[in-house]
Formats: sequence, structure tokens, C-alpha cells
Amino acid sequence: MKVMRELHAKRVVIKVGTSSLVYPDGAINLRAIDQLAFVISAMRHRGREVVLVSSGAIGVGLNYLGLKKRPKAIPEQQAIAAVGQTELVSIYKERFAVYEQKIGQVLLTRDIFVYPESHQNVLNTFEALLAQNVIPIVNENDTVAVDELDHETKFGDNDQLSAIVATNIGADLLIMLSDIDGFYTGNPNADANAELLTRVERVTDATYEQAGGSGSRFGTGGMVTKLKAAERMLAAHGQMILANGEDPAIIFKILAGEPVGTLFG
Ligand SMILES: Nc1ncnc2c1ncn2[C@@H]1O[C@H](COP(=O)(O)OP(=O)(O)O)[C@@H](O)[C@H]1O
Ligand SMILES: N[C@@H](CCC(=O)OP(=O)(O)O)C(=O)O
Repeated sequence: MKVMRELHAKRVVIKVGTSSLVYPDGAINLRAIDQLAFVISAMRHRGREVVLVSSGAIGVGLNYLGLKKRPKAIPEQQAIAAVGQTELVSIYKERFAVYEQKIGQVLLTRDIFVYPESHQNVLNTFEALLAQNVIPIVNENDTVAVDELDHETKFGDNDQLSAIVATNIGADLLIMLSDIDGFYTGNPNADANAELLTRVERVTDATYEQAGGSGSRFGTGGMVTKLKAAERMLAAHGQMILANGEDPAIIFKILAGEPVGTLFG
């Protein structure tokens, strides 16, 4: 018998990785974007408050500019992200409009939450957007955030950004969609014996030992940043579910309490 989960999900943050938005050959996964728009609009219409944290600026930018490989130089990546973000949000706007749902773009760096005034301004903006039934679509502000510096604006980590946003706006649940069915006892791409865990109550050093890096060509975080995100949610008494974003309709199953993916909490 299936054991159903009890979730609190009035205010939900959904994080979608590049791997769910861009095919391995670099083409944009319009079906996934359309499905996301449909599911999130349906959630909103049922009274849930939803924030979408979407990666994909660099992946979509590469496709838009006809580039096959992500360049190594950070400024070039930032330029591609600037182009790609515009295109990505245009696609979201078009797809959400089909469901008569308005969106608003929010570009953030993580250090914003360190400065009390900026922090408050960001929170005010989220509250105002949600009060007006707008879906905020968040990405890291890639023009500002830099990888090479050991700084809080580390480039390319929407996993942690999504948890920072979720905990700051008091979300109950963070749904993290990736290209994998959940958290395994080891990297399933490297270890054929790795098993899917349906629940992880606490994130410990042993949990980190089971995590590996990114499996996709365009993604950045891998599993370690997803575990850090889970840790943040748990510390704030929230929950996180890591699930496969191949078909975003999986969100309906998650909200119905079906035991899909891995529940952290
Ligand atoms: N223990 C693990 N369980 C599941 N996936 C893992 C694990 N360790 C490493 N991975 C890798 O992490 C990848 C997901 O991270 P990433 O490629 O950054 O995705 P996204 O673009 O969705 O953020 C998986 O495809 C898998 O290759
Ligand atoms: N902000 C960048 C990279 C973000 C990132 O964390 O990527 P991913 O590992 O696919 O979630 C982008 O939009 O391409």
C-alpha cells in the first residue's frame, strides 16, 4: 500500500534546473516550460502562493546564440546569461499567458539577504507580487554574481538561492525539480547499485558523502548544492522534495502526497 505524505504547501517555491529546461543536445524543452506554466497556474488558481526559481539563462542563451559549448571565461558566460535570461522570460511570459497568469522577473544575488535594507525591499516585493496574484520568476543575477571570487554572490547556484528565497518568504515547501528521480545512496550515473531514498529526515556528513557533482552539460550545482538547500529548509522547519522534472505534472502528485522523489524533512 502506498504511504501518502502529509505536506504543508500553502506557500511553495519550485526550483527548476537547466537539465529540465534544455535537452542534452542544447535545444529548449518548450514542452517542459509549457507544462510548468500550466501546473503553476493551476496551483495559483487553487489558492496556493507559488514562486518559481528558474535556471536556464545560460542554456537558453547558448541555444539562442547558436553556440555549442559553454565558454570558460566568466564574462562571456555572463553575456550569454544576459541574452538567455531575456529569451527565457519571454518564453515563460508567452506560455503563462495561455493560462491567463501574469509573471514578474526577479533577479537576485544571495548577498542581498545580508543587507537589512535590501533584504526588506526584496521581501516587500515578493509580498506585493504574491498579493497581486503574480508568479515571481527568480534567477540569480548573473551579471553581478561571480564564480571565481570566494564571495556570497557565487555564480550559478540556484539550488541554494531557491532555499534562501523559500526560507526568507516563509515558504512551507521547496520543490526541487532536476533530471533525476530523487536522492540516491550514491551518484546513479556512476554507481549502478545506488538506491533511491524516499525520505531523508536529516542531512548529515554521511548524506554529503553520498552526493556527487552535476550530471548534465549545462547544469552547475550537482547534488551537494541540493543537500545544502535541503539543510536550509530543514533548519527553518520547512520541507523539501527533490523529484524528476522531466514531466512537471509530477508536481500534482507531490501536492497530493504521493511518495514520489525524495522528501527531506
Ligand atoms: N546521490 C545522488 N543522487 C542523485 N543524483 C546525484 C547524486 N550524486 C550526484 N548526482 C548527480 O546530480 C545530478 C543533478 O544535478 P545537476 O546536474 O546540477 O541538475 P540541475 O540542472 O537540475 O540542477 C544528477 O543528474 C546526478 O548525475
Ligand atoms: N543562473 C545560471 C545558472 C544557475 C544554476 O544553478 O544552474 P542549475 O544547476 O541548472 O540549476 C543560469 O540561469 O543559467
